[in-house]
Amino acid sequence: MSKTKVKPVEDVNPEVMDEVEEAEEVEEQRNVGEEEEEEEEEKVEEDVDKSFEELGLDSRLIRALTKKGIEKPTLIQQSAVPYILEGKDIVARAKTGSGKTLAYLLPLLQKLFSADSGSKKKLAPSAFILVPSRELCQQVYSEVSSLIELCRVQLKAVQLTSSMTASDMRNALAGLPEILVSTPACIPKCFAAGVLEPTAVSESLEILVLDEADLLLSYGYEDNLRSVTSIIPRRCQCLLMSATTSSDVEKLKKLILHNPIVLTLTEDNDKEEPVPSNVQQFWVSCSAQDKLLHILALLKLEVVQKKVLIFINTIDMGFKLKLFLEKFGIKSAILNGELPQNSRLHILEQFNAGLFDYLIATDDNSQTKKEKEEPKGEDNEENNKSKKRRKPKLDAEFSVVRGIDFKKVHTVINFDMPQSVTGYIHRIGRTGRAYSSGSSVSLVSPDEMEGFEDIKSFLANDKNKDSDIITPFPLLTENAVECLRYRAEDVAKSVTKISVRESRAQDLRNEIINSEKLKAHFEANPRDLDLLRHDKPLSKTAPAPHLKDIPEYLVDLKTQEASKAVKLAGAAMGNSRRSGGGAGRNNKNKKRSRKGGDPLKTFNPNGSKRGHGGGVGQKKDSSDGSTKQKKQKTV
Ligand SMILES: Nc1ncnc2c1ncn2[C@@H]1O[C@H](COP(=O)(O)OP(=O)(O)OP(=O)(O)O)[C@@H](O)[C@H]1O
Repeated sequence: MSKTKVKPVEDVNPEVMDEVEEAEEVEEQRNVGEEEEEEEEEKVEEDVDKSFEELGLDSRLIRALTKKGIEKPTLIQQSAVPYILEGKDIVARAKTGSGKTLAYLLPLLQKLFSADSGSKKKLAPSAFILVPSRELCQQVYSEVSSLIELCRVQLKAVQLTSSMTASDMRNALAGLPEILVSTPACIPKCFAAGVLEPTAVSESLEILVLDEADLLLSYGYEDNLRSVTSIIPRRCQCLLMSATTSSDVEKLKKLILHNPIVLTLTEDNDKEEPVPSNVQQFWVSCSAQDKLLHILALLKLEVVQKKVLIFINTIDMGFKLKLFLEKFGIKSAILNGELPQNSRLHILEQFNAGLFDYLIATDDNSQTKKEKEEPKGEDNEENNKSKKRRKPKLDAEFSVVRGIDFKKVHTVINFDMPQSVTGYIHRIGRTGRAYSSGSSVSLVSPDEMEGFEDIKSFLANDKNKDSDIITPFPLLTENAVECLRYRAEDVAKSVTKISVRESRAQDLRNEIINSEKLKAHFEANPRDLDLLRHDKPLSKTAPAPHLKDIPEYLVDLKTQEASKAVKLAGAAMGNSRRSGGGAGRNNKNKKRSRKGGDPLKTFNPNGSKRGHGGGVGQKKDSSDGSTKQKKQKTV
């Protein structure tokens, strides 16, 4: 058992030093008698099966959840909500997509509902929710706001981001909101600008949430967090939510928490699987040059379910891929840290709303920085000239993989392999969220094999030591891929570095214009957002008609069969917009598809029409660890 200590304040912004010194007295009071504090560690068991009512939640919240179509708490919610309602400090470690946001938001709101409204008016928010990226800030803010609206309570939430001016921040805080959602960098900025008073925060703050805690320090927020923690009163309840365990989480735990209860979500008693078991993981071995060919085969032959999120490691690669796919009539949009914030949020909204099926994304700026180190190519001189012209400013608070809740992503494709195991886990976590299922396909070149082996051995556990968790993708035959080779290589040659660079610059210009010109208009007319499409073609020339459709004679029978099965399953699950069918029809079909419609589970690569138990994914269904999966599928 470890002891909880509060670390001394070190690098605090000098402009707020006076206030911080005052507040240090509060901090000292916080430390009194804490030497002997111990944390409790608790594993979240699978067999807990409580309803939201049984967790002690307010009926207004339960009604709001029902309106959102959420009927049953996830495991982490079942476990965390009662402790948070009791007022305990919590460290909640649960895999990505397990519903951690509601696990803290529901009790947090309930506590604010019942806070004594007769007490003197607070000069600072009662709850701070600190998150590592702007996208996440927006997401959490939307979730809180929609819950407040659905519950019809008199609470106000605001979000602050570092790009806001002092007067924007002042305006946002003017209505004395109870809840503040922001990145940690905003708080010292508010102190320095006199928008928030540290003493008022010390007096008012009741709950502090650090979401995606494992990222907060690695994103460089340590100093910001120290200046916040120095003024947190002892009575303030602190909640630390994280998908992975890391030394950073431990550091934050020691810096901020008091006598915490550590909740660890595992699927059975002794193992911790970081990737949800409802995500089937596949890989395809191919050379780096053949990646375009393979992704074309996956998407064009429709052997993966939509919607698809495709990860690449550099922004240029994203544009190359978009231009390449475009030539085959496959529309996609690009998301990266170079785009203005409004555009990024809008792209996410449109993808979540199902306006397009393919989104190409870089995960965060640590990956895209690599671009600077890329070897110089043919048009080297041109390259250097244009670098002077175009210095894309990457947003330090951009992150796609971490915490962002992509809706109904069925497949994640790693076009480029991530640089770390954690990167892999978080990318894969964009599918299979809460009670849904999904799959991932990683394209692995010989250069990436070592990293891939590291990922596999990390994911392997005692039970799966001898069997691979990431298995070869079964629905794509070599023949099917080879049939597309000639076309793919021909088109790939036409996507030159110059065309990539021009498209990237053009896209950025367009998005900046969209973002600035339309900001005010969209605030007044939110519905018009739908008119601004992000999946428009980049290329000036229209795709050649013969590349749009792959003639049937080119595709072997097995792949045709796999493709049909994937499409049928997609339509039955309501994944395909083209399948038409109203909600009623989709609902009827849902049950059927759950039983055996997933072709990745039933398709037999050896040729028989239906695999009876021998298909990929079957093992997972029948293993001991599947109790949760079965339970989830019946919800
Ligand atoms: N009890 C529930 N039943 C069904 N869906 C839920 C439930 N709780 C949350 N969800 C949905 O599951 C999705 C994932 O939730 P959330 O974003 O909170 O996951 P997370 O654990 O925070 O993941 P990450 O670590 O990636 O941030 C969201 O779309 C959310 O609305």
